[in-house]
Amino acid sequence: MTDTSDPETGFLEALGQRVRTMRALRGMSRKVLAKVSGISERYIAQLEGGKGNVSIVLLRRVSNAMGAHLEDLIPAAEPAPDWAVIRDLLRKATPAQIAQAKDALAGGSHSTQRRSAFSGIALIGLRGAGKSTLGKMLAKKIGWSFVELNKEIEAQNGLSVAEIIALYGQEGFRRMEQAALTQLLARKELMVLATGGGIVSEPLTFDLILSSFYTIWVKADPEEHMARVRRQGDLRPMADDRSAMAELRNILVSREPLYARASAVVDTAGLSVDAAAARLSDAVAPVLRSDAQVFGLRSAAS
Ligand SMILES: Nc1ncnc2c1ncn2[C@@H]1O[C@H](COP(=O)(O)OP(=O)(O)OP(=O)(O)O)[C@@H](O)[C@H]1O
Ligand SMILES: O=C(O)C1=C[C@@H](O)[C@@H](O)[C@H](O)C1
Ligand SMILES: [Mg+2]
Repeated sequence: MTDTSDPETGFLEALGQRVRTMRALRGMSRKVLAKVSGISERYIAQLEGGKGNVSIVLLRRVSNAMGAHLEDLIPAAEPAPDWAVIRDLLRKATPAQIAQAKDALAGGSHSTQRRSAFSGIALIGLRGAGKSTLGKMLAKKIGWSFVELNKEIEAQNGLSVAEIIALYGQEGFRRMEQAALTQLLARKELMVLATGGGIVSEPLTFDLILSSFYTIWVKADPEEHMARVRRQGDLRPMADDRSAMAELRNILVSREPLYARASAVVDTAGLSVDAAAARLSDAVAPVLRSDAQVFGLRSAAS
């Protein structure tokens, strides 16, 4: 017997078990799987026995040969029994069907909140975009309260963002971020909300933002983001090293498709603070004039 108390050994054994089960489900012999995947029968036996630390490329060949989804071979916490059916239905669903499914899955209170609670204007974007600077100015102008989500998180937990991340990691911080947002929404008052740059990395939290606020992506050029953040003396998450600019570009490129889900974009590149504030006012004018629902609160699926 191997030592399954070692998590890595246990993982490889569970992976092997999944391959064996999947193969059995498809009625494929090891010989046939070896032939179709182009991987030796001996290696497949090792993999199924939990002995082979298979490369991701080989595992993909195994899953392709069985016509299975690669992710179904990766051991994970037991999903809901109907998970595979739900996932396959979702893959084929229209955006309207996905929206309905999300409402149903989110359950009563969230479902009601999604439809009814318009909470104001949320600003998203990378560090140094101007979310705090411009958000404060906008809130003053339109007479709504200005809320910094990171400050709410700090107040609710009695720790700074840096301390939370050091103590509980990104995952802990994101959990607290979602809890702080949920509490804010429960206040049921209109606000201008400045979010943290990384909020887009947590799908449920970001979806809550998109469905509760008229969301605006405040953006600038990478060089300008860097210059503004440096001027503030805050280099996180743009560490002060030679690769800092490349890191920043990479963060921006990976987040852009998510930031772009906002209802509107305000590009502040090359503008003074006052000119950018005026542009933001223009961008929110439709919301102030009319019922925000008309302008379509977004959702991560739309
Ligand atoms: N056109 C502009 N629009 C907004 N801010 C500008 C502009 N030009 C220069 N700035 C300066 O850039 C900085 C923007 O920082 P701010 O803290 O508002 O960004 P942020 O998006 O809230 O960042 P963070 O994610 O770190 O909280 C401020 O110091 C502001 O004065
Ligand atoms: O842009 C980011 O990745 C982050 C920005 C901060 O506001 C925090 O949300 C956190 O430190 C991560
Ligand atoms: Mg800020």
